[in-house]
Amino acid sequence: MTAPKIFRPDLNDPTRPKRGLTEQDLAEKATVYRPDLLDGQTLLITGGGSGMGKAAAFLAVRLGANVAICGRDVEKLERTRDVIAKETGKEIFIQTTTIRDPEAVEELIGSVHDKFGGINTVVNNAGGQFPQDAIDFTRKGWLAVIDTNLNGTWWMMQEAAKRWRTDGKPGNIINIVANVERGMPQAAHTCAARAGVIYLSKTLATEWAPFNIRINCIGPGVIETEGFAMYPEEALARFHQANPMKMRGDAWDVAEAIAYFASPAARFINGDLMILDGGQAQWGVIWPGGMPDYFNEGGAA
Ligand SMILES: CCCCCCCCCCC/C=C/C(=O)SCCNC(=O)CCNC(=O)[C@H](O)C(C)(C)COP(=O)(O)OP(=O)(O)OC[C@H]1O[C@@H](n2cnc3c(N)ncnc32)[C@H](O)[C@@H]1OP(=O)(O)O
Ligand SMILES: NC(=O)C1=CN([C@@H]2O[C@H](COP(=O)(O)OP(=O)(O)OC[C@H]3O[C@@H](n4cnc5c(N)ncnc54)[C@H](OP(=O)(O)O)[C@@H]3O)[C@@H](O)[C@H]2O)C=CC1
Repeated sequence: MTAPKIFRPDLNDPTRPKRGLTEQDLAEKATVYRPDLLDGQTLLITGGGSGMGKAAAFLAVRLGANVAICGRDVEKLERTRDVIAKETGKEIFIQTTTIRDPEAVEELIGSVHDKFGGINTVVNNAGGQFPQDAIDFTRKGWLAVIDTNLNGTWWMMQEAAKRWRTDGKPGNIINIVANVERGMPQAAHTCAARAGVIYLSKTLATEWAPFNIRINCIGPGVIETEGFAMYPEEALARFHQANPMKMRGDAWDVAEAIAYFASPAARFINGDLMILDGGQAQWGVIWPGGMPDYFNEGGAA
């Protein structure tokens, strides 16, 4: 019997390089937007304690928004709140929440609503997965990835929409998915979940239009963040080769796309998917668990 290939990283391993933008970058990086673009808007960003969510929170605050973030790890949330306060003088709202628990999600939407008097945009960014050949997924592993990325996003969408319907207020949902147009070997669980979110979003863009709720998705390709710690170094060394531009994006690329979708400039965009991947949808493939011989040039046909 072949043993399943597993990479279970120690996320606190001090020998691995730190990845992603620094907090100084997030405080200082230039933005194309005017400083009051999101004045008076409230954004709730899931997974805002790291990576793209943290960058989006920073940028939204810098553009004048009220921001709330959630995640499972309170230390990450507190650190983000404190550094944003230090760099911008503005206090964001944090609440420890797993998006996998619908009751916790209901509480979160209620608290953010009470804190800021409403929510304009929900950014469903929380998510993740582990690299593995699908044939070796455990049942628990499959369920964990589907529950986080599909169910968790759905609970957020439904609770926010119910609140907007009750209040008679417009709503805006931005779902961070992934570039799954050609599938993604060794990431079948997340592909299934993200494809589910994309078509959920397209469907509800019509169904919820009478409530004045818009829904769009952003599909990032390889974006260098703290989340890279989930992958082995030998795979990371090849990640940038998986698109025609042969580069990695950064969290600011995604944060600026989120700011665009949160702004009035996107008022007529609904049910769309923005792919932000340097062309990976056209060319390039990542094998985060190692490429099987079959796909090597000269491998078995
Ligand atoms: C998947 C490969 C992607 C391809 C790489 C291409 C890169 C470019 C394209 C970009 C794709 C996306 C990249 C990113 O998303 S980077 C950001 C990554 N960040 C995260 O993933 C953070 C959040 N992730 C998690 O919290 C977890 O991964 C998870 C989603 C699984 C939820 O975790 P939870 O805490 O609920 O679950 P557990 O850790 O307790 O695990 C539950 C069971 O899941 C199985 N499991 C978990 N980890 C692994 C592993 N490394 N390998 C194999 N199986 C795993 C296992 O059955 C767990 O149960 P047990 O603990 O009882 O064994
Ligand atoms: N980086 C990349 O190349 C790509 C990333 N993505 C997706 O983009 C999103 C952001 O990723 P990125 O910034 O790179 O990685 P990170 O790992 O930094 O961000 C993921 C965030 O999700 C939060 N999270 C995970 N599970 C839950 C949960 N059950 N409830 C609440 N929060 C949760 C984590 O917070 P905490 O630990 O506190 O729970 C963390 O802050 C993810 O959905 C990711 O899968 C998609 C394509 C490419």
